[in-house]
Amino acid sequence: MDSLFADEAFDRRPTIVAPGAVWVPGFLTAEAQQWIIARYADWQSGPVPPHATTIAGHPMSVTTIGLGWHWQPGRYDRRAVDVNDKVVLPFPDWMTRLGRQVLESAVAVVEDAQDLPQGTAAVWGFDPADYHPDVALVNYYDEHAKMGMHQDKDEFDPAPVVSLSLGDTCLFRFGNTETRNRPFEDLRLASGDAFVFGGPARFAYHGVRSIQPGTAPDAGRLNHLGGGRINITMRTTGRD
Ligand SMILES: O=C(O)CCC(=O)C(=O)O
Ligand SMILES: [Fe+2]
Repeated sequence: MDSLFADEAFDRRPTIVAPGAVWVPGFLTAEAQQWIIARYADWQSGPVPPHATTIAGHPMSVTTIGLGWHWQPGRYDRRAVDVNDKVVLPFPDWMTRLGRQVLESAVAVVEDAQDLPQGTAAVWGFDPADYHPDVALVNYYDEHAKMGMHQDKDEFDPAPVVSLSLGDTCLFRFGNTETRNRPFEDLRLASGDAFVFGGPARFAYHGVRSIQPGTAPDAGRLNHLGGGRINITMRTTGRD
């Protein structure tokens, strides 16, 4: 029973996980979660299907859809050159607005923090009005999928990454910019949670340790996929 109580008591207040990294639990309403999950069903039907990206000769356990750009390690292309050579879907305007709203929430969290000087959010590059993401990597995790510790470093523009989670909860690890190892923080990203990493955390190692099957709330259940988790990360490639 102890562990059950510990789970229930798990702290889900907005948290500065590391300098530059802000977790905003419950950012998306139930309606917004359902609406974005329905958009995922649209994206799945193409032109480029969800695919497992190959890294160092091995397929990832997640499948990915790129909006705006198609990602492979070390490169972004407009066409899915390693899948079917089709041009990817555009980056949606609504996602830019959503990304800005997440940044506004993150700025408020930083401004509320007692131990941080005024202007910290700006120093971290959290500038909602000037946020222009041009790619979203939309990952689907089945109950067995994971993502090893890595840096998001294929973008030339240091703007923050905004991450949104839908579906089942995952155990997420957010570390440091130097190594894949300690110090790191483990947290549970649940359906509707937002997470921002920019400034001093922009190139921190991070990964997904596990998916917790059957943990999605009703509004976040990925029924048409038989469960699992979707993660969307918006980035600014700095490419043209
Ligand atoms: O699924 C997540 O929460 C993280 C995804 C991620 O790190 C990535 O797509 O680079
Ligand atoms: Fe990442």
